[in-house]
Amino acid sequence: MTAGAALASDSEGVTILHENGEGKAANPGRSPMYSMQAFLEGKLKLEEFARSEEERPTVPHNVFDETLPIIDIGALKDGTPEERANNVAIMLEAAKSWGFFKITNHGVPLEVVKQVEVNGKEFFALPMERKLLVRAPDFVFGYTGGSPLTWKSKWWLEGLMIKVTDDALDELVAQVYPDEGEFAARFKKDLKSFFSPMHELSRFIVEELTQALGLERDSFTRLESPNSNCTGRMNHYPVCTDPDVVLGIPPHADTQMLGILYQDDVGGLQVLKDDEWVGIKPDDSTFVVNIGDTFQAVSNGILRSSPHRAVVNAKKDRYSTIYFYGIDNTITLTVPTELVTEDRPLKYRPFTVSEHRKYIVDNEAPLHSARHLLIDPQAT
Ligand SMILES: O=C(O)CCC(=O)C(=O)O
Ligand SMILES: [Fe+2]
Repeated sequence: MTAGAALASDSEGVTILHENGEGKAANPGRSPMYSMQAFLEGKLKLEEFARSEEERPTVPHNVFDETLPIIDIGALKDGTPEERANNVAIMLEAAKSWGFFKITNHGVPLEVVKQVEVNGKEFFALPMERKLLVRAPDFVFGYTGGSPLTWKSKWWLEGLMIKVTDDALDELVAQVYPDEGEFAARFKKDLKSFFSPMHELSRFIVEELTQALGLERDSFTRLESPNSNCTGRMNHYPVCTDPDVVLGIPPHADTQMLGILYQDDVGGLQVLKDDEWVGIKPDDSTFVVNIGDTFQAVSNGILRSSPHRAVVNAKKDRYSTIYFYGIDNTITLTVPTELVTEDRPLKYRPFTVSEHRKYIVDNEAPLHSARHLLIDPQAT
């Protein structure tokens, strides 16, 4: 165990490594230490990030497969009936087979997401003690300098997860930038300009897919509430002198309904498709959309929440910016009866998003994270 640290349990019962109140964390004593933080502070060596032979990246960051379907959101909104039908069909098929697709003509100006990325770079460039002021106590919201140090898996990234409410954003910015200067104001304003259209876009895509499944458009979006963990996430993958043995973020699936991701031009996002790792090419005219575990489960497994990962490289830091769309955390979600047929019996049990999130954290973000929600976890 690392010097100056002790094991403790946080309020959700997740066992994580806590520092002994050192630093000026907002939550000293409750805040875990994270892998990249420990590396940057000289408390963890690069060798300790090394994956086993089977887990090492087989595809480098700059090798891509360009067959991921691209959906024209403009045509979905304003196209002819044929264009609409065509795009809906491609999107539904992609959501079933890949769990991923790209979207173009999505209406969110590139400058909006680029500005969030620029601000994120400034945040990640702050001295560690400043970032630790908003350290995530439970791996949900705040600065996560990697994976919790108690986890076997050491992630080569640092992330900032921001709850999408004005209050949460105000509080986070006030903690990191107490002087309330020009940068703090811009940081908040730019995030708000990003959150609002990304939220609308996520809702629109969820509703189109829901309707394509044969349900009322708002069957799931009406379950949004102040308890929905809609989250903005920024990831920073520092260059690594040994990119062939570490992973930025290991194979995992996302918790919520849907994610919309923008990656810079470096490359590194890879999706597991038909048991092969496939690199997704960066491209400023599109965003990458992926189905999360919640959508997979409430669609009775018709939509796919695909494992994905991020690999790193030795030349250039990489940044990604994501909007995760979630529905209420605490209500019990069940599969709509319309999606249960003789050919497709009920596969998923009732669950809550917060129960699922806790499972993921307690189990160190396992690869098949939605499996515990199956009625018969042995069935695949
Ligand atoms: O950075 C990326 O491309 C992927 C990040 C990711 O999968 C996540 O943050 O959940
Ligand atoms: Fe992810």
